[in-house]
Amino acid sequence: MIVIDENMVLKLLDWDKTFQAMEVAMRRCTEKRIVQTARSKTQVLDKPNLLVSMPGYLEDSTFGALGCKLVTFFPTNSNLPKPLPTVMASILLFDETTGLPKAYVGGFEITKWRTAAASAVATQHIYAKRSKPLRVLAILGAGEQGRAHADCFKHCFNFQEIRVWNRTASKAKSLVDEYNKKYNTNIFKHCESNEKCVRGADVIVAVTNTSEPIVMADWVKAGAHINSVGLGKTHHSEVEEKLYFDADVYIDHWEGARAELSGLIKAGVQFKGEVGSVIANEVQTEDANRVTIFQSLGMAVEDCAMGRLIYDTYLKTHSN
Ligand SMILES: NC(=O)C1=CN([C@@H]2O[C@H](COP(=O)(O)OP(=O)(O)OC[C@H]3O[C@@H](n4cnc5c(N)ncnc54)[C@H](O)[C@@H]3O)[C@@H](O)[C@H]2O)C=CC1
Ligand SMILES: O=C(O)C1=NCCCC1
Repeated sequence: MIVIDENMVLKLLDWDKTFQAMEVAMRRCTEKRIVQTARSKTQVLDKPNLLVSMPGYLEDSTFGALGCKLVTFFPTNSNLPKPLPTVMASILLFDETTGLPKAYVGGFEITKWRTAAASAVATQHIYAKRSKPLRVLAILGAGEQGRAHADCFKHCFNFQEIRVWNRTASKAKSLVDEYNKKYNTNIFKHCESNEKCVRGADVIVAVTNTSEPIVMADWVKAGAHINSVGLGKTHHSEVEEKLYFDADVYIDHWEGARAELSGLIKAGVQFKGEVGSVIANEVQTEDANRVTIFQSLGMAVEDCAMGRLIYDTYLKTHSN
């Protein structure tokens, strides 16, 4: 079995290929050329900490794979004397014919990159391809996902302003200073409040562990697009519930949504469709003033696609 550790994975990752892998995973999901059920969660008793198991099979000549991601979500890690990441992951790939284990692939960087790229794919197909404005991006949350989304959206789009807000202001300020230097620009701006960050933004990314809404309906401008990624008490805690009734809500996959967005479903929110059906041009938001929301849960087949991408790239670059 080949072992591809986090350092190697990071060297092999590439935004364009990650974007492509997410497009394929989402489209194949809608075409039913995948197998994946709602993931299973094992909670550490009396703690919010979870071990999540995500097995999947993706049929595709370029990105297809049989694999399983095991991912921990430990929000208490940020309070450790030496803080550790909240989300850590490992991916195992198996031979489709024999079932033999093929590779262990570090899943920490992959989870960051593929989640940000899934938001970018959703933004492209639900929003940008309708020639909507891409002037101001608002990022709420300056953790690992906030950073990955800042890199990915800088790479994939041409925003004139990228606003960043975080509950602890110093974290957002550090991101802004670091990224303005990294990209030799001044488009990254720190926002003192989530309200200031959201008001007037064309595209909003929410990547926090909050259990209380941080994106209020009245702040969101008509026609804006929201990618809600974070997991708090529920997977739909970041956006004020009433906005779900006045927006077109897209999901990554129905099985996951039925299990993890049951609160929204019970409240009567109807989903417009999977992002894959938008990529296939089967579903679209027609009204330019309607807010759109991508409710990102994360899919096992996204990790299969990434595992295959990294595995193939590793073999090409390490042929000896
Ligand atoms: N949808 C998907 O596919 C995925 C979702 N996630 C979720 O994305 C979220 C962010 O993940 P990471 O960036 O890795 O975590 P992180 O711990 O690095 O960052 C979380 C950020 O949320 C902020 N935050 C925490 N509690 C808050 C509150 N009550 N109000 C406002 N802000 C608060 C923190 O200040 C921190 O900057 C997590 O909830 C994680 O589970 C992670 C991976 C995949
Ligand atoms: O899809 C993932 O990977 C995750 N989703 C939400 C919680 C942490 C990991």
